[in-house]
Amino acid sequence: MDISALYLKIQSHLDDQLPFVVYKKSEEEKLNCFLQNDNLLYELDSYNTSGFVFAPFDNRERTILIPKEKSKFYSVSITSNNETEHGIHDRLSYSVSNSVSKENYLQLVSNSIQAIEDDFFKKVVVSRKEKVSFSNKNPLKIFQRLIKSYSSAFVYLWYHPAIGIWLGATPETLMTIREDEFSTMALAGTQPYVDSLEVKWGAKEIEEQSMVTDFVLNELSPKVDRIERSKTYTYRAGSLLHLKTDIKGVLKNKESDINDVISVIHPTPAVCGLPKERAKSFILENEYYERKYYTGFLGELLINHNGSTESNLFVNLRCMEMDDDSAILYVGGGITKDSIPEMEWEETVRKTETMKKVLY
Ligand SMILES: C=C(O[C@@H]1C=C(C(=O)O)C=C[C@H]1O)C(=O)O
Repeated sequence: MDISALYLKIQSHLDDQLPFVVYKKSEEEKLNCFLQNDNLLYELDSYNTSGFVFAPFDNRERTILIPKEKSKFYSVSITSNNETEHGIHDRLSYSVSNSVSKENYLQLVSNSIQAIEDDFFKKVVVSRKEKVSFSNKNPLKIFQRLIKSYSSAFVYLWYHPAIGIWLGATPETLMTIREDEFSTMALAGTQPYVDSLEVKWGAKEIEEQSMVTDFVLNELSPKVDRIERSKTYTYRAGSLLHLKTDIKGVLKNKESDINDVISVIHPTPAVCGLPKERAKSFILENEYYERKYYTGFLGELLINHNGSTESNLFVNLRCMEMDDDSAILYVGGGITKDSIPEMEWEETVRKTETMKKVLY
């Protein structure tokens, strides 16, 4: 099947209101797609199932699975010839309204800094949503634009009639497991990309990222042997730069439930805070909205690729929820004792650009 035929299949699945996910991993020149055969909502009850998982930030909410055995799976290479167009030039008129006002966000950041000064936690990641109204948009066209714009991201379009449409281009891997090989990353700290990766990082960013690295190494050590970490380096995600450390090792117990590993690292201090439970309860009580699937995770669970079983899970960042006439963009940032509220606001504004760029 070529890519145009796959897009037609996906479009008719969407028209028929049947669940699906289509996605591209950063290192691959192909699209993978699960088209679910029925319109039921399957909740994940065990990580020993195969399929595509879609998990919320708050693990008391339901985690959705598109089960492999209830769907057709396609993997189609993207060739430069037929990757193009699909009416990509229709311009969308749109308007933005701040669903969480700037004033509220500044207050939330100030309250977070105060809680750090009161020793309630060391770091917390707070966030907000922003609604963008428009007319005439097609989720598949937005997906195609995302693929073209963010070649180094995990780009996806996910749909379930009972939940809605989500799209994203995330720079962050939650974890990859191939047989017993395990890898993850610690990603935090943000500054705009201007024209170079040779940038200076402030003490605030260095500290907030190293908290993530230390947490991941610490939490994983009972479960993973031969842990190795890379040097911390500057990583580009679209028009933003982050600090990143790669971490890998070998699972001590190959048969252990992936859930074991997920429960210790999700949500990481890159999207929640430290200590985890305190930061999480602060977020749930103090943010002015519900994160839903933003800062949750998504991806392939126990899928056979070329003879080996893999799970490839990503943190749901730089994402949006979309309906007929609007999109809701979700953005946040890490707060430490050195945060400056106005700059934290600016950082979220820059992060909204990842999605706004493809809505123009
Ligand atoms: C929370 C987000 O991003 C996270 C927070 C970052 C930061 O605080 O600098 C950087 C990358 C991500 O780990 C987001 O994009 O919404």
